[in-house]
Amino acid sequence: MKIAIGSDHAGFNLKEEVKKHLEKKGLLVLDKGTFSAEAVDYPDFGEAVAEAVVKKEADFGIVICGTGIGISIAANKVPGIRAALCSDTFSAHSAREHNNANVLALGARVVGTGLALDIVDTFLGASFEGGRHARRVEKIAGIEKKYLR
Ligand SMILES: O=C(CO)[C@H](O)[C@H](O)COP(=O)(O)O
Repeated sequence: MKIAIGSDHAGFNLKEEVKKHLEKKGLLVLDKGTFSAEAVDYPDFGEAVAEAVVKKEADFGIVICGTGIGISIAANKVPGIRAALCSDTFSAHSAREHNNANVLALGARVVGTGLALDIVDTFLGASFEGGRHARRVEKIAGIEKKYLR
């Protein structure tokens, strides 16, 4: 499994921890930056990870900023992306099972490293359930299509 990962300066340290954790588990990591704690703009990294996912260069994406909010909003602007901001493991498995989320967003100023790594493992370990959820996810795609110019 290949994971694209990206963060702004606020998420940099957690990104490095998540990256180490994934590599230790034998997963391939495509690091889209940022590469230091110097201040940057989160939309650039949300877009880079989202693009890697829609181009199928990675199976899933993980995006991290201070709250996880800005970078998830940015990633969700890329058609085909369903980015889910999770601060607990229930949301993390539901995001995969119900919403077929393809990007996990984390807030480095919200969750500690231990919880963040549990959220990552839970998200990647869960699968889309399909059924009634497929109809709803298709409706989300329909909204996207309607507003695409
Ligand atoms: O959480 C974020 C966006 O949702 C950013 O990480 C946060 O806004 C960065 O703030 P600052 O420039 O003050 O470090």
